[in-house]
Amino acid sequence: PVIAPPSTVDGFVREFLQNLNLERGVTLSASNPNDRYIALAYTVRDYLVARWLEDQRRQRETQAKGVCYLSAEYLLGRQLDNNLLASGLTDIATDALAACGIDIGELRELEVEPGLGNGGLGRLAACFIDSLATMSVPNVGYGIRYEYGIFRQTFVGGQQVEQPDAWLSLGSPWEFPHPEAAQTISFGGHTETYDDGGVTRNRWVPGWDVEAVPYNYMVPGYQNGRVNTLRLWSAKATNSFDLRVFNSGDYEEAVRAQTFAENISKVLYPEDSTPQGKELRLQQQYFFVAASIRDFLDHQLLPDFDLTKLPERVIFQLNDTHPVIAVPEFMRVLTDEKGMDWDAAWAITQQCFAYTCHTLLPEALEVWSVDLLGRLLPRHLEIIYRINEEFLVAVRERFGDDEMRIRNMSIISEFPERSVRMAYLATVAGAKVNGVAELHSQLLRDKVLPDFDEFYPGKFTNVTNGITPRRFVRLANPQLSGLITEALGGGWLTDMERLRELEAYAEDPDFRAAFAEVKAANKRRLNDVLLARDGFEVSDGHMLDVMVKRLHEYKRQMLKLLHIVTAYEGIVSGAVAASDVQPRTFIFGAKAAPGYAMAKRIIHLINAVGSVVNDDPRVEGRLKVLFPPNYNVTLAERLIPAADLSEQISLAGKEASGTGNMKFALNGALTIGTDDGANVEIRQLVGDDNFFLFGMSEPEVEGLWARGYKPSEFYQADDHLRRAIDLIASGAFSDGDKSVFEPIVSNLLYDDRFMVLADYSAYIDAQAKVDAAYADQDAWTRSAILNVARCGFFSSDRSMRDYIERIWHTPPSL
Ligand SMILES: CCc1ccc([C@H](C)CC(=O)N[C@@H]2O[C@H](CO)[C@@H](O)[C@H](O)[C@H]2O)cc1
Repeated sequence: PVIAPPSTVDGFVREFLQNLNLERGVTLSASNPNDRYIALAYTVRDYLVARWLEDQRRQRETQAKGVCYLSAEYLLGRQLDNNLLASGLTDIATDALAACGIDIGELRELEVEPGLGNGGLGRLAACFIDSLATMSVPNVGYGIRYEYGIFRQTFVGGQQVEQPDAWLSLGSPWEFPHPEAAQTISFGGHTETYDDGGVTRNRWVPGWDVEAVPYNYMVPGYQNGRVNTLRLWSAKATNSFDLRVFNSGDYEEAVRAQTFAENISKVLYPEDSTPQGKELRLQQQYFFVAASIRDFLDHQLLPDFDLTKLPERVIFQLNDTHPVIAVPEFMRVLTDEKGMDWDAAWAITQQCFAYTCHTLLPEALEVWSVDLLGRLLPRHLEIIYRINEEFLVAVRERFGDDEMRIRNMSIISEFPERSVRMAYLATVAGAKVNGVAELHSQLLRDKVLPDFDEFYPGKFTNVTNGITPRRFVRLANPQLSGLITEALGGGWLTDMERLRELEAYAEDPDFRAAFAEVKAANKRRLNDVLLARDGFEVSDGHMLDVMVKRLHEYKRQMLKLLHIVTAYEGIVSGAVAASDVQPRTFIFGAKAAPGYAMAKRIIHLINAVGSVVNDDPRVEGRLKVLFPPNYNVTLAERLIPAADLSEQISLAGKEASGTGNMKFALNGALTIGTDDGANVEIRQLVGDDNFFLFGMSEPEVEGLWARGYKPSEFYQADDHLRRAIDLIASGAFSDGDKSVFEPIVSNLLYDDRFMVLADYSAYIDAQAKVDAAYADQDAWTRSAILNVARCGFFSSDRSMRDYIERIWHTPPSL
């Protein structure tokens, strides 16, 4: 068995210096910061590898049922601190490096976070695998090792400019490449039938293929000695170099196959709502699911495993529709390759897959044209056709010849072009379909997939999202964690319901004072971070009003901006004395998909308003707008613990869940929000007195829409709204040039799909309540403590327990 190095300062020093010398080939004195960071990472790895190998041996031996989590995105964040925390080595490492004259803090800042995701869906996957490891549930996370992650956002003239994210350029010490375990993944070609001893069988004759090389990452459980695996696939050309063509002098042609192949895992698609339907995206999806299924069947199962027992051995969780091509791939392998008959294979498939939907926006539901699918994956299209055929026979048996319903439920849609509706395929194949918050799951059943809910009683369920408290409380907010442990003792980090015990402390003035001091300290820390990172200063005595999430019109960053412009207009018009305004700093963090023009324009306007408000002496520093670029996991870990107010203001019925809302509440920020997504469950748990609710509910939104929504009527009727919009339209934030933000103004007045104007006055009223509440700091702190105390439910450990109970049936294997 592999022996871990001694968990002592000396042991750590010895291991570190050894890695510096042997792995980096340098002495301590000659080493540069990157050498020292890489050596530190290798050293932490060395302590975890023993547990990892033991776990793999145990899982292979016990063959316990496990979860294969298929996700096109994992927004992991930095690894060093989490691996130190999980292995309980933080203090030892800090002291060991100090003994070598090294400040671990400096090395920590060198780590480039793997941005292998866009936003909520990707981060949720990362929280989930952390919880599965901490709960000792057998799990492999499968995904793509993009060479370039989510773009780096810079601002030029206040406008978003994307830079490639070369996160691997300085090496990636946390990965274990395994080229020897590469899988060959095929594409294109055609299908044919052949006679196999009197049985007509189908087979795929591919046109070309690539190698899928696995890179393993450790997913350590929190101080439980367990380490699960995240396996990310990287594309490599089968024959990367054609010497014959090269010798013929056509050098470019000689390497064309290589570049073509490696494009597959080159870059993450930066969209998080509107699929572009690009062929490369479908190649990415098939590439990683085909490699993952083969890897599971070839390497996780014992050689003579009885495939009919697969449902007792594995559940493949589909993280949205992006991996759903796994269903026809699984059917192809079981029938074409393993010789299983269709019905037996389909019965197994329907037990081995489950689907989580993460959106409510119709435009975010993926559809692939049969043309593209038929060209890239001809055998899979055949299999999808047969799945749909048999499905519609069953629908017809159940509902009779209701052609409308048949057309509505068919996996194949005829308009605008013949396409495969991936959400329908996932729903037909999945044992279970879940939404990610109670309201979302209800809307899925009532509005998005009602026919399927009726046809498949019991298939639809809910699992409300969660976040890992290890990263977003313990690591992001060590002072708050210290305070909680002082009050409750240890153990709460893996049993978050215990936070309830903090309710009593909300009544204790000393605890309130300590809690308020923690928030103040986190604000000072944020100030240091933003000063060094972006040259921003966080003013003392300001309420920190924070809105961080992807830029999307349904999330309504425009509503937040109208609040800021209203407050500013009030001061500069003289209607409000600056001295009467509660000092606030508004902090934004948001990336826009590069192809999403309106989102990029809103980013431009936020920066434009910020530069005018921040420099206007009439404001007397009472209002400040900060928009640090390149919002990511690392910045979130610094921002969220410092926040007073969490902005969760999407139009009701649009945000599936949200997870930032949970992180803010668990870090003692109060929420101003609509009854949307998981906000509803946060409000139910923390209580109406500790949540600033405003705006229309989902049924009210539907009602207004049905009656015909005329945004300009709200503009006419509300003086403050009109003055704010007129100020933007006047060019006040664009050096008098009205044209720059005209598209935003006209969109608000004549379209406003997400009803910003309709919810404006309720929002402004709620913000006035926020100002009034914030004036009583002690009461505010009491409310903040109650938010922490009552939000243990939003631990991703609880989400995992719900998935295990309602969908997976994969108990922890201790
Ligand atoms: C194909 C383009 C594309 C890419 C990503 C997506 C994701 C599903 C978008 C996403 O991240 N959704 C968010 O998922 C979170 C985790 O469940 C939820 O908390 C958010 O409400 C939801 O917007 C949709 C469409």
